[in-house]
Amino acid sequence: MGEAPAFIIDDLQTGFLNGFDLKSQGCATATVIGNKAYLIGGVNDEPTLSLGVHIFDQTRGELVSPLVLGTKPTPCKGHSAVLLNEDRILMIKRGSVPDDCIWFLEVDTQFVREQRKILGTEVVAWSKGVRGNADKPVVISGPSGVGKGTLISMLMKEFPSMFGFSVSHTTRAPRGMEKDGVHYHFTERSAMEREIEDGKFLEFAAVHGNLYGTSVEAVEVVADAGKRCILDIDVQGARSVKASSLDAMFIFVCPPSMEELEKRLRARGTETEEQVQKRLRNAQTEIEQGKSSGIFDHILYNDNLEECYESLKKLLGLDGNITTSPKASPKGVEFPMDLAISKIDQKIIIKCGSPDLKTTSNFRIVLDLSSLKGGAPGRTRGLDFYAIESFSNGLNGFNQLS
Ligand SMILES: Nc1ncnc2c1ncn2[C@@H]1O[C@H](COP(=O)(O)OP(=O)(O)OP(=O)(O)O)[C@@H](O)[C@H]1O
Ligand SMILES: Nc1nc2c(ncn2[C@@H]2O[C@H](COP(=O)(O)O)[C@@H](O)[C@H]2O)c(=O)[nH]1
Repeated sequence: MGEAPAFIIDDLQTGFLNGFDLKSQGCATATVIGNKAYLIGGVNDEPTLSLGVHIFDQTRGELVSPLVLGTKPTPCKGHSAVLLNEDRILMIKRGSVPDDCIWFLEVDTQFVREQRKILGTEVVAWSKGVRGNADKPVVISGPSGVGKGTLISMLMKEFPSMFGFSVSHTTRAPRGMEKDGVHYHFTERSAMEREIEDGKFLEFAAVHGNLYGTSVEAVEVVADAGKRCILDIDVQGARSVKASSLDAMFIFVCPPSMEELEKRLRARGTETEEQVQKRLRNAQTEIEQGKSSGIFDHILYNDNLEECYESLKKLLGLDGNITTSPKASPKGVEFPMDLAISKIDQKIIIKCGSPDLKTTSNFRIVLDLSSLKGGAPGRTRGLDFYAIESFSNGLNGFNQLS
């Protein structure tokens, strides 16, 4: 907590418009919700182009630095901001490529409210807007040794451009062939506990005597690559994800029998006898919960591996003719520098002129927010933008930016 810099007081006294630049700071904006002004951009000694967040409490006259969750946007040449639905601020980075121009600062979404309660402090969260209708993440759970990893490997091998694996953190020791950063982020318990306290994890759980968790970043990395995220997590983790704002599909994998599960675990040969016994004991409870908790949308029986894999593909809509279309990443088109934004229902109209977009005058970009999904932690998906070539010709001639 601290005193508000003089320029903010000055702006408040002279009255600033929501989402508009603070008059005395070219690169900072203020968006007012109730009695709080959310300041994005350089305040105090911060570099003016950084996108730090501060909250100015108008009734108390105090400036608060909230805990900022999610991956922070990189500095930019300037930005514009507009309030959406009282719970998030849409921020558009100027001079950025389309893949990095739309961000949401969540200030009162369900996720932020929960984190505020858990962490006992003022919280905001960044979530990057991802274009197109990337399918929702897939959570795969099931007892140890049932074949989750095997099925996921098959999927990633057959559809490498479609799926990305959420690399979990764990405090267990690596197995022979496991690589840090690929199979898991292997970590010390104290370091992981600290990061959990800092709100870096979407979910975490103690599983078979070790700590496992999915960091927000692990899910974001996959979304940023334009891929569908796969999470291999236990039932406790699935329950936490279900309760979070991550809109996911939940699949539980069952063994044909406990005898077969034991056979597979032993044949894998990666655990000591004591660990095998522990995992088998836990499997009983996990299977009961998997079948009856209501968490899972689908249950798959992994008896014959090929058959189970075909069923998994069917659930994921991959049984027909698949056209894998990796997301086109527009090159050379920068989001323009001269932005003015307005909001009409779920459409944001961005007035701009960019030499890269051929028509330099009367140019508008429409940002359609009607099919937004997800949000912090993770990414906000379902963004669509269109260029309106010429306003004078009426609102025809929509071109999807590519
Ligand atoms: N349908 C199947 N029939 C026979 N063996 C299988 C089948 N599916 C997987 N396996 C084998 O069972 C063993 C365990 O599989 P896997 O490691 O994929 O399990 P998992 O569910 O990922 O386990 P964990 O949760 O411990 O990571 C592996 O040796 C794998 O080759
Ligand atoms: N709740 C979470 N569970 C996880 C995560 N990553 C893996 N797991 C589960 O742990 C067990 C054991 O895995 P192993 O690699 O030691 O055999 C298995 O059921 C996984 O699904 C996580 O991030 N969160």
